Amino acid sequence: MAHFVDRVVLHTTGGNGGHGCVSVHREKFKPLGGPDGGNGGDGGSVVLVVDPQTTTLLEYHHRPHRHGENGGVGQGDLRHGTRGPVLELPVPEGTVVKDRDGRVLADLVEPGARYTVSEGGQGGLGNASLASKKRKAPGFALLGTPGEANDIVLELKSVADIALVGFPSAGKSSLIAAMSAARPKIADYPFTTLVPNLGVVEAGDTRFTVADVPGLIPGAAEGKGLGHEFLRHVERCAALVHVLDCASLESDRDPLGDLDAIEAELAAYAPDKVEGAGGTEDNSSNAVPLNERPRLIALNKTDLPDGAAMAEMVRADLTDRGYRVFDVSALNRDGLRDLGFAMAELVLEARAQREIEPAPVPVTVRPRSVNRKQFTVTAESKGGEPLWRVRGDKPERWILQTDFGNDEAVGYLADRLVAVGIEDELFKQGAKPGEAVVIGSEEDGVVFDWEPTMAAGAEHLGGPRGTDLRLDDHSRPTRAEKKQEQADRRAAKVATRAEMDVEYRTQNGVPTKRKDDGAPTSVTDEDGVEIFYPHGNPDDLQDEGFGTDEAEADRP
Ligand SMILES: Nc1nc2c(ncn2[C@@H]2O[C@H](COP(=O)(O)OP(=O)(O)OP(=O)(O)O)[C@@H](O)[C@H]2O)c(=O)[nH]1
Ligand SMILES: [Mg+2]
Repeated sequence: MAHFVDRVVLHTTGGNGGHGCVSVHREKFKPLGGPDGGNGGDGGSVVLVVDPQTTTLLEYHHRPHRHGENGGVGQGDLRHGTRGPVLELPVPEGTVVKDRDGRVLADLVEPGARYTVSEGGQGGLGNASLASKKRKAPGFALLGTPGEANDIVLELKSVADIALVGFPSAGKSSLIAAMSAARPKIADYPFTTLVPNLGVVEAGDTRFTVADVPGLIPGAAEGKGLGHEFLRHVERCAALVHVLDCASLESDRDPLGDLDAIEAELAAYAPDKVEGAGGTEDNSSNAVPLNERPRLIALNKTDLPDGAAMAEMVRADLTDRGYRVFDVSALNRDGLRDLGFAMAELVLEARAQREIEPAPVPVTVRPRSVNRKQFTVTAESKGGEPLWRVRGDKPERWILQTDFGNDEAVGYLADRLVAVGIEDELFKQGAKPGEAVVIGSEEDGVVFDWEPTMAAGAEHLGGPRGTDLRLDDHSRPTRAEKKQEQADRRAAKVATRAEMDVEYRTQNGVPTKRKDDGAPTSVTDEDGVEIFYPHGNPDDLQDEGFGTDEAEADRP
């Protein structure tokens, strides 16, 4: 059985970018031939393309997960990874792309119109591309970033000039079958039509398309019956034709009541609002509410005696309400010619109107705004501790590109963060070294203990990266100053040695007087400092056994 699917949820992921490569050129007699690691290839994006050959979204109903191809990894000898090919998904004309919250992202009408759903990841640079004057042989490469993952909703909204609306079994399908080459299913039970049918009608020189949608019942706008799903197929039409059943078998129905009920449904139906695309109007669904569009009335089944009588009864009423009314019989093909010309008039009017009004600016099909600031820094707190959150496309991508197992790569990341001004901003907002800085969102942010020394912070602490303020001090001491300094050092040394000596002797019970005479001794140390021992040379004491293990053991 043929299916018609006009709403699917599609999960798409762009291909991952390939990793860059770290490699050093090797050649005989050239021990360090320079970096030659190639770049990773970009991942393939997933793109929707309007294809006139495609009529339903069935394929995506069966296979709702689509992935772009990954980029190839870079290799040595400057071999770059292959770029993942773009995955093109054909969709029917009139496909509306929404996000999970129902916001319209794109409205694809023109054959060939394209919409990028998921961008592929960026390939990482290899170490050859990362080499610079300062960093001649980088020992790291950038990682490829993962492809973008999105959940989107695709909805099909038929593109037709005129829609036929009415209760089930009013004869809408019969009418389109009689007026065009369309051959929809027709039967005398409600909800025969489950999918919108499109037909091309010719009246004089005018050709236009007519949509036959499934029958509406009261409550359709809130989803009763099949109506809710199908009212969106009416949305793009310039004009409507109410098909009223004049020979309904249900006793509680009459054409006037039916008309009121359908009008109420049209009024209750709220079309999509376009957001996220820079506030542009939905570029092809008509901005006029359904119940304010030009409408005609076709009183159907007038071939039956009951039908003719009923048409006679209500015609004046309807004309008074301002409608143009046509008695028709879809079965006998009566009155179809007049109805066809009246429809053509409305279509021509609508087309002329469209020419006067400037064509709506085509929606630029990028969901994200482009002029987002490069990054934002916000102060938060976590468990009482201050926490600084950095958000931004670039810094967040840089995190993904960094191999945290490689110190050089982490250093490169720090350089990039400084270059874009993140450290400055942190200082400006009052962040202190050692506080937590998170780059990214709650779920997948990366936390750092902030060490600004290697960064802009050094400006505040000790000069920018690559300089040392100590080297900038050019004053040199004079000869006299040097002498004084030397003398001070000597005096300090003598004092400490003497102090240590006394301390040693007191603590270790060494006699303060030697057996012989304890004559003061002095030694000259390597600095040329004369050290004075009031109780004799400690080296001699060692010779006599003081301070040795045996001597210690003998002592009481
Ligand atoms: N006598 C007579 N019967 C008609 C006429 N038009 C339609 N019918 C019959 O009415 C029944 C319903 O016709 P459909 O064309 O399927 O009605 P529909 O409005 O498309 O109904 P749904 O698809 O359920 O919304 C069929 O049995 C038709 O043969 C008509 O002009 N005269
Ligand atoms: Mg039908």
